[in-house]
Amino acid sequence: MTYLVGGEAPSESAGKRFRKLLDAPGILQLPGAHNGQAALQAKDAGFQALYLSGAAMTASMGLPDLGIITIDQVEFFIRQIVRSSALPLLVDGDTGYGETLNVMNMVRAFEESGAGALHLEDQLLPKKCGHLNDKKLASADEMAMKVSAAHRARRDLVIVARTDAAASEGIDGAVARAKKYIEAGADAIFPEALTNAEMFREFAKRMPGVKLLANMTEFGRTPFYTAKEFEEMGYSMIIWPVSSLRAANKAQADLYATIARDGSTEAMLPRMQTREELYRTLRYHDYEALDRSIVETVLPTIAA
Ligand SMILES: C[C@](O)(C(=O)O)[C@H](CC(=O)O)C(=O)O
Repeated sequence: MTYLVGGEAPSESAGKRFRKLLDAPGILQLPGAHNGQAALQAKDAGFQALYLSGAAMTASMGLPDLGIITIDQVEFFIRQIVRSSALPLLVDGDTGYGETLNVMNMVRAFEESGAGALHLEDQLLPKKCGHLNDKKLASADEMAMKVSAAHRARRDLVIVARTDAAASEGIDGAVARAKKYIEAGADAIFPEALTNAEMFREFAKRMPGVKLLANMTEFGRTPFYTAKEFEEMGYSMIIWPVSSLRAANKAQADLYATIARDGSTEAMLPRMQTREELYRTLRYHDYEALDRSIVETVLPTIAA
């Protein structure tokens, strides 16, 4: 299948498809896909939905995750992932790129680009990775207004409200904010940077009936828990936001070091995706077959 045949694209909106997966039994597993190639590889591994991380997008552009990219740049990532994989995608909306109207503009832009869900956080700019120190928070009311704006702007997009409050306001503060964000129209809550299983359980216990997202980012404050363990703790979604980029970047650094050392890439061959694997992942032959089929339709062979 290729994205070039419009009739083969899913007819149901990405938002509706994302919501169905979220409502299905079991935890929805959302590995980060930082570009179209990663999306295809995740799809081939069997995942039904994906996550687009702000940290991974910016890092792939050689930039820090401080909220300095633009909506247009994010749309470029959303489109390539949706086109290549056709999977419902949860997109990192950071702080919403401004205030109420900017949030609404972002929601429209992301939904029109093919996103199925987004998350919006209660930090102030310059925002930071949720697992770092000294985050500056917006007031709960300011954030609730953004959530309400996102809710008003969306057609089917699923709205996840993230709170970064646990570090500075404790679980009580994070729960109070989360309840306010749900009242304002959020479909789900992302409690960021909880540091142990007790906190995850406590948060879930105090938010009964609310869909919750767990962030299993590496090198952060959350210890490793599996998807199953988060499900048992009461979570409905899990993201591994930056993992694909971290793995790819490490391999890339090794490649450059190898070339600098050997003047050759040969030692890296066992760790490279082969041409055959690349073309298979890209569905290269489907594009060729499509091209041939058009030629055959328009230029039928004329009997001599
Ligand atoms: C989820 C996150 O916002 C992201 O951009 O993917 C980051 C991930 C990270 O920096 O590890 C986060 O703030 O947790």
